[in-house]
Amino acid sequence: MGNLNKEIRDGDHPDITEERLKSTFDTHKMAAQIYNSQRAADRRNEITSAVLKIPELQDIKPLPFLSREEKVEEAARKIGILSEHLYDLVNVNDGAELYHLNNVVIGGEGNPLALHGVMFIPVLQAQATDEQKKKWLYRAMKREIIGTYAQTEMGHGSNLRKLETTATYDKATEEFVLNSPTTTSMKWWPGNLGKSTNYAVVVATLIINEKDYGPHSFMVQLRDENTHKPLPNIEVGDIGPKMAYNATDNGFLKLNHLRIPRTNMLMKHVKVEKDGTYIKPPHAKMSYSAMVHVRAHMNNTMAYFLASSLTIAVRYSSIRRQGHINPKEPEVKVLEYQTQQHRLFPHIARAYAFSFAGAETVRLYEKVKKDMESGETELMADLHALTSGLKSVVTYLTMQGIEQARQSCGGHGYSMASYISEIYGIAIGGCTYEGENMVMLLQLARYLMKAAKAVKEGKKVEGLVGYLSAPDNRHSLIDRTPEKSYDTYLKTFEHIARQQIFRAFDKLEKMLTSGLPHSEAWNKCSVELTRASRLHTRLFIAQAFARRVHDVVDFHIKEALDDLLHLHLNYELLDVASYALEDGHLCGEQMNFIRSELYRSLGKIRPNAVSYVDAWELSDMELRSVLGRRDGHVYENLYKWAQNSSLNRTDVLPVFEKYLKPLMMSARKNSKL
Ligand SMILES: CCCCCCCCCC/C=C\CCCC(=O)SCCNC(=O)CCNC(=O)[C@H](O)C(C)(C)COP(=O)(O)OP(=O)(O)OC[C@H]1O[C@@H](n2cnc3c(N)ncnc32)[C@H](O)[C@@H]1OP(=O)(O)O
Ligand SMILES: Cc1cc2nc3c(=O)[nH]c(=O)nc-3n(C[C@H](O)[C@H](O)[C@H](O)COP(=O)(O)OP(=O)(O)OC[C@H]3O[C@@H](n4cnc5c(N)ncnc54)[C@H](O)[C@@H]3O)c2cc1C
Repeated sequence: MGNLNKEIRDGDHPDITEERLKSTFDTHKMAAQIYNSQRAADRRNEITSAVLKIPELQDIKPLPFLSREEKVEEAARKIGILSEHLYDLVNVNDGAELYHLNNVVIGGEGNPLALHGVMFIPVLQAQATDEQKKKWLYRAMKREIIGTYAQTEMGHGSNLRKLETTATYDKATEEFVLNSPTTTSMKWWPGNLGKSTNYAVVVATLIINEKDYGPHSFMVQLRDENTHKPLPNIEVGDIGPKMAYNATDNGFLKLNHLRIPRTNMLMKHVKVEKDGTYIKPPHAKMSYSAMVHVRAHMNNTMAYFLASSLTIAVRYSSIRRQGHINPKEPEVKVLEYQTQQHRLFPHIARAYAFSFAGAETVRLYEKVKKDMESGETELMADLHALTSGLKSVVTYLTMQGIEQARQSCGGHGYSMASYISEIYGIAIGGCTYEGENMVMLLQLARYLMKAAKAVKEGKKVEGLVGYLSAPDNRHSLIDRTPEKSYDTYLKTFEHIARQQIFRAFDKLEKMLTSGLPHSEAWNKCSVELTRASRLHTRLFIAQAFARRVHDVVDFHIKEALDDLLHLHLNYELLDVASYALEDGHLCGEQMNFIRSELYRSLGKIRPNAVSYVDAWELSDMELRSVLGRRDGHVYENLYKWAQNSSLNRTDVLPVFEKYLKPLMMSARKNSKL
């Protein structure tokens, strides 16, 4: 049968092997839960093994030692080699396999095809007519052309209806004239726009006969397909270094009265006829599909970033010994400290929770995508609400978790050798891209306020907001019933979300009744509204976690997930408990119970801590972290890693002769005077 933890190897650091031997579950079976099937988990490992056999696909040196230009070049080099091996390595129609291949070979800092795969192809799939697909999509899929999604401008990202780039229809020539009239109208941020791509789907405000029809998508060729030089009337370039994600050339684009054929507007759902007649789409927001696509997948990418930093932190905490719990005994692994456990374990639970919530979201997304192909749009509002809330809450909590992981590694966490700072920099971009978090929470709030209104009017609401119509207990039953089901916790989360949604609703209604215009009242209630959205979303995450645990069949996996869920529910409830204390739903005695359950959970998780992170099956190649090495041999490799520093190439740097020596000489001369 072998070891339950599949990462055990001879020669590993004994402290980490000791942890792995304690595992109560099979880590590879757990991987099947995380990646949604045993087959998917197997494929990940097969892909990693195959990649390890191709020497040209290995990093030329640790990425933190590369300059920005080298990072861009290195990612492009690997993309080139990957193209040769792609069909042998992965099923190119499987997004998860492609994503994994990217993470192993290139990592999260980006590559020239990042936006091509994540947005350019999806937007063509969803919004191009069959004829347009023949012209661009199939070429894009074969990588004959490389594209991006150019929407955000220097002056506007959140408010799409105020994009300044115009696409004015010229009936006489049957062309659109694309123009960036101001500095602020320049496209600013699109990934890979700067240097890599030769095509873009540009989102511009459609004008026909001087009437504004709002944002629409247009295919624009940016560069010559052979020379890669920008085409006439196009200025394009890189926006400069960012906090992280620097292998990606986020770019700017200025269009100077550029003419494109009428047929370059993506017209699957919406049309502009030759004579300028506008035929509207079945749903006004169908053109937002590429954003919804990314938002729907972001839970899983965030879960992955969070799990990566926790894998690093937990493994390191199992070999790092410092201080004593019992002064008579040797120094302990820092993982023994309750503070360290409290700092890390709840985030492990969140990574699992985000992955399970992510799987449900992707399922809904796939359904809506299929519906949209036939013009069916009924579930679009539900999906938009769900993805808006999740995108905001999950990115924010991921940011918190990664930072805790970094701090938990002490000084070495701050070194790029941990790689956590890079993961952090990449992940927090998610709080901003695909809709700034507050803006998206307020989108969900619109949906919640509609549901609250319906309930107040005596109507029954269903689906994601069904709990607003369901009976509520005045007092939480946590610690009040003999039965220890998660339902009592979930009911308490429901109560908290419901109370906050109606609190925000009542406040809004009061202001509206007092005569305040809707937009002003909305702004004055917006902090309460975002709170409602967060609580609703955190309820969904907890429910998704509970649903998954409920469905698991394997006893040991179920038991291990059950422990994590228990920790999650108690930790999350403590985090939002003030809402339930305010109206007496929870009392002080119950708070004590929840706290003691939390501490009990930490103890229960402790023996499996390394196995919970190992179950993500993140190879050394993809983690790129000295602290997170699978074998636990951190210290000697930290020293080796530092040898890569270019500052170590010579014992004496030129700055000594140039600046430091004169400084010290002059100081010595002065002290002699
Ligand atoms: C395999 C895949 C792996 C994926 C991996 C991910 C890794 C990512 C790596 C790549 C890195 C970065 C990529 C980043 C790319 C970008 O950032 S692209 C740019 C993204 N930009 C945004 O997200 C802009 C945010 N703003 C908006 O989306 C809209 O402006 C906003 C929705 C905020 C408002 O739109 P309006 O048109 O102004 O609409 P409103 O008046 O507010 O609302 C009117 C009604 O419309 C409903 N609505 C809005 N959007 C949708 C939608 N998408 N679907 C359905 N319904 C929608 C809204 O709820 C309102 O309904 P109501 O009137 O209340 O009933
Ligand atoms: C790493 C990265 C990659 C990106 N990639 C792309 C890409 O490939 N393609 C692309 O088109 N774009 C891309 N973007 C741009 C990104 O989508 C936008 O930056 C994002 O949508 C936020 O818009 P903004 O910059 O206009 O923020 P702003 O709206 O200016 O936000 C500033 C502040 O104003 C607040 N605010 C704004 N509006 C409201 C409101 N209505 N109510 C309350 N508060 C409000 C926000 O909450 C925030 O606090 C990328 C950005 C990053 C960071």
